[in-house]
Amino acid sequence: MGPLSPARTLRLWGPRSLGVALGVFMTIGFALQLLGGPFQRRLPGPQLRQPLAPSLRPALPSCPPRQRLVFLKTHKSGSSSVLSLLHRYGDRHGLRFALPARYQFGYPRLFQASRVKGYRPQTGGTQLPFHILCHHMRFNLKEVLQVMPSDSFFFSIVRDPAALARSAFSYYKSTSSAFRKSPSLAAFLANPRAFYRPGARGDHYARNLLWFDFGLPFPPEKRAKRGNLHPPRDPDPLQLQVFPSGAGPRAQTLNPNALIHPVSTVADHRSQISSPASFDLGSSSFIQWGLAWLDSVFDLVMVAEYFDESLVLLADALCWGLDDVVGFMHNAQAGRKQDLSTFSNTGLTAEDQQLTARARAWNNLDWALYVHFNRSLWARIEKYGQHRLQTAVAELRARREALAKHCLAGGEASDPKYITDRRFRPFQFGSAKVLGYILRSGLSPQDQEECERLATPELQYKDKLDAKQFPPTVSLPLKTSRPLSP
Ligand SMILES: Nc1ncnc2c1ncn2[C@@H]1O[C@H](COP(=O)(O)OS(=O)(=O)O)[C@@H](OP(=O)(O)O)[C@H]1O
Repeated sequence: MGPLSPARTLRLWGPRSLGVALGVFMTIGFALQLLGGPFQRRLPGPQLRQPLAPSLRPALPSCPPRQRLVFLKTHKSGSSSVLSLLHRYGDRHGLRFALPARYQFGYPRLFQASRVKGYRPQTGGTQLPFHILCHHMRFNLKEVLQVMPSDSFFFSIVRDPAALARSAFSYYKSTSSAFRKSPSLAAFLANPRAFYRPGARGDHYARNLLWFDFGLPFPPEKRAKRGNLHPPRDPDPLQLQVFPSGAGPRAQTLNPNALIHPVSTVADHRSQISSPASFDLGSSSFIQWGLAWLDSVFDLVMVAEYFDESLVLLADALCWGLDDVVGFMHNAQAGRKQDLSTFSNTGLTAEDQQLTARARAWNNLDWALYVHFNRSLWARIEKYGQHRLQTAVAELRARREALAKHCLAGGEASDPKYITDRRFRPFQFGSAKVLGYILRSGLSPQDQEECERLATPELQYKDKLDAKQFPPTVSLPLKTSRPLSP
């Protein structure tokens, strides 16, 4: 990932693939994204790696911190925890956010620049620039580039589709018609087509939600025999384990070919994609194309299962201090397995293993995305240095623990029923409680301020930033009876 290198440009836009791919994708709407204007990414300045800050004091940067950021906030993937650090960073540094009028940019419709509060396209360059665009949207590059400069740092986050499905099912149980009709996630995944109708209300939450959020197109589904429309191949659970954080590079242990068919020869490729009707949700060329396109746009894609490793890489890429990326987990649902063993098959019941395999197979585009970005993450970690990364991750966790002990009553997240201060009570939605934080009493005013920032949920923080950027205008009464004195 990273700026468009000549090699990448060639790979993406080489005459052969350009001709074939454009022809096909224009027919299915991908061109909407691709024709979004020249996406000229400037090479960032030299990124000297700086040692990460060992304390709350900000590190002295040896490179200029990057402050033009586009974060694609994908759903149910740990994105609120990332949003929290962006809110805090932007707030502390007085940066301008491109904010939605409410909390999302017209989701699930594709992002439109006109949805950004205060966006004025025709002001002859007098409009103050935005620094951070980070609230929920369905990604739409063309329109994003109306708001943010093309050399902004583009990043996002993905999560294992099995964990994401568990989270989405309980959160969107009443929002997605497919989920609503289904008694349980296991029942849904046992026969998803009994419940799922593409295009039905909220059903984008029920299948390939990451792919949807990235704004990638869905090919028309091939009509197939009743009951089982081109089912994605069931992944071999032994090959598709994702190991918990800290266990070393994992990309090699994943076998994407279990779902992404091996890249075909050029001749195969051409014959395969020459007709849109030949696309299906498991088509290798279709998936590869989408992934290559994402690689050309996004500088970093974090992985929820390796959240802390991702944070260290983020801090490094942005030339931020470690303390800029330390924060608490937000939007966690109570009573659900939060431990990372969920992502490995070890310790899972046979039933859980089956559910995991089915969820990954049903969400095959997301699984392909996940495998791809998991692999990129670990390639990046290799470059960064395993040992160096482990040291930084340990430092980050120690800082988080110290902050939790210092800021939080009980040193951890709380059931929302005990959170009486509305500023800290997270929005409750779905069938499980969403956990939040209660601040310890007796904090010094300075610590109180920092701890409040850490504990504030995303909606309240967005409101706070909104009020700061758009202070209510005080209308002074017009005193027309008295002449204005010079
Ligand atoms: N740091 C970190 N690492 C791993 N997982 C994390 C992290 N932070 C949040 N989470 C889990 O992400 C789920 C919430 O995701 P989002 O914040 O993206 O949800 S939302 O779309 O904004 O509603 C939610 O998952 P569930 O608890 O399974 O529902 C959170 O627990």
